[in-house]
Amino acid sequence: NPDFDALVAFKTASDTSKTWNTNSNTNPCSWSGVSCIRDRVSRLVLENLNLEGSIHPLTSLTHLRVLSLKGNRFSGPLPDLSNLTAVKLLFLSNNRFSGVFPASLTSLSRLYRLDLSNNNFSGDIPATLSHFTHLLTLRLDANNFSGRMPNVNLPTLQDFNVSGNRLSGEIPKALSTFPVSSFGQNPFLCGAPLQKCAPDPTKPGSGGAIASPLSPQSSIPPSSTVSSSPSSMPKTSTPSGKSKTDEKGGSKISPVALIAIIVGDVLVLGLVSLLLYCYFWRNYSAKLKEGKGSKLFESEKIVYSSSPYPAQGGFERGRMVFFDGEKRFELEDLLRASAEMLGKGGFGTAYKAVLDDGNVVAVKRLKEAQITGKREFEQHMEVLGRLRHPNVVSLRAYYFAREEKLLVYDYMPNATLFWLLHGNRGPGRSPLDWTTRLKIAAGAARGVAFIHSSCKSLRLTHGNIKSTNVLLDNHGNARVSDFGLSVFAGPGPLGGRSNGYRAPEASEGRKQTHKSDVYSFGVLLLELLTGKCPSVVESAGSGYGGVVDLPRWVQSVVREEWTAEVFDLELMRYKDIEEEMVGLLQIAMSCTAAAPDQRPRMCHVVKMIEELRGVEVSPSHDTLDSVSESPSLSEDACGTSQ
Ligand SMILES: Nc1ncnc2c1ncn2[C@@H]1O[C@H](COP(=O)(O)OP(=O)(O)OP(=O)(O)O)[C@@H](O)[C@H]1O
Repeated sequence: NPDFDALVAFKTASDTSKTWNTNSNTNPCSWSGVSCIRDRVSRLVLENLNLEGSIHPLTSLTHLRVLSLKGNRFSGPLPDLSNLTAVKLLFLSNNRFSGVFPASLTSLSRLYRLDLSNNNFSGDIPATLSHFTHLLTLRLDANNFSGRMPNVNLPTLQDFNVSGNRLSGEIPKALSTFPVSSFGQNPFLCGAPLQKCAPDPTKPGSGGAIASPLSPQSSIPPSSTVSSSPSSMPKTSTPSGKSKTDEKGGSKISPVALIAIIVGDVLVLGLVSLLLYCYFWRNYSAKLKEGKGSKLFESEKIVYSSSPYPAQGGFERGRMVFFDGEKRFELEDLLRASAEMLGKGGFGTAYKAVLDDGNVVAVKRLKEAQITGKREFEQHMEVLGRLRHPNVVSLRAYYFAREEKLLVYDYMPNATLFWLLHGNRGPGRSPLDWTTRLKIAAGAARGVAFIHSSCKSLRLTHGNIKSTNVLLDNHGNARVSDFGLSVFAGPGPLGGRSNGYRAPEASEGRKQTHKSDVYSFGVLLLELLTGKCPSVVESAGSGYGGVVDLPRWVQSVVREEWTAEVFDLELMRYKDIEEEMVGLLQIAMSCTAAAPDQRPRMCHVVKMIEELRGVEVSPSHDTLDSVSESPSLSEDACGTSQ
């Protein structure tokens, strides 16, 4: 195995103080800090181990995806790393590397985090940085880079720092949106966000020089030292952890200030917990009063002795229509069935009904829906009722009468994504593990993409993507429900019910589009990643004025602090997932782009999620319910509704 030979050579040369725990094991895949996929080294995290010398033996690890050698004593120029084409995270900070910016790095087109901070690199920062089309993080701070900042266009960049170098000239416009701390301690750098550049004497009519070396820089805060290591999530800073940036003149926090910060943090945390507690308790007790049950309140299981469905006397007799051609039960059977309230949504109440023959269905009673006419309703149902896909909850039948409209769906026994993420938080809860989250994300994406690709002439949308509408079937596969009902939504309370997921352009009453679905799906991904609920109402004065704007919050945290801060604390216990989490975060952020045409199409979202891990999250065909569940919908089916 070529990787093993390389690792042995690397260890022999660099671990002279024998600090790297390899347990004298002959298989390097079991060494501390080494992860392998099918016997090829995929991850090497060897931090603060006093390793030294050159990293040349690692240049042949062609399957490496994560390389972190932060906090060692490696020195000299970086070797040619162009063979490491699979590398996505590269952390080489706090070493003694020197030489110019390694040209070979720019061929690593998959990189999305590059940290070379706190080394002795020198020379220009090359314009070829623009080759990093996926870059989220670029840390070059605390080196000796000089010359002008190149005008690089890195649209995905979230975390950027070149402070503590010897750069000069004007900061390019594309980078001027980063904070002052990204550029501090470069005495000859000027332009936004730093102070204005003095006029250029070489230009006619101007009288000064480019940024004056005497210009006061004291107002510029020192670069913030941010942990970017995969093994240090979430970020913590210890008072004793003196960084090179400190040594180069950065400010130190006094013990009093540190205590004040900690006390402040604890107070804010306490206040937030109290507010959340009050909010959930108020909702809980309100629901108790109103007698509305849901999966969150198992104790409220209501079995109706009298049916919740329409009484027959005095009603116009309607029609129960099944889509698969076979009449399975009549309204009378539904009336006889014992019904358990599942929850109340924007259109009305949903029930679980157990029929006499043991069949279980979910019945949605459309009370609040704005239905203009029977014909339109029936035509629309004909389209929705033909959608069959392993990641979509099948609509089996509908009942239409003037006073009553019912939709009959397959019953999904394994809770909603909302419940899995937010239900039962606290002691005794089993967290939703990362692989399951990824599998749910991939499944739900496939479901939405299927809806978008069905019946192209109608440009069918889901219209109400959110975590209560992602259900798990009896094999644990994610299925999207409630699709296509937004056409019945009026401007009233229904419009406000899922605000946290709603695309900015699809506000009150505006038509839903494929792109607004993509936005909502992006918010759902952020919910999966952060564990935060987008539709929780924030207290007054929070700055959000209503529901949490999850995309805005994530963007601000990723920019100001560090990506690791946004992830659900429940995910911190899982090893080796950071790369996938950051990958999913990137997808979520592109889905929630403010401009609709910058958002990807749903079929691309599916592809990107599947590529994060590969086969494991792809659909397993042995889990499909039946052959009838294979994706299907002909264009003829839409024809009927036009
Ligand atoms: N097919 C189903 N199988 C099992 N449970 C379901 C099914 N459909 C809905 N539910 C449950 O019923 C609850 C209420 O669903 P409903 O669709 O009426 O409202 P909602 O999803 O909360 O809001 P909205 O009306 O905006 O979609 C859901 O939270 C879910 O727990």
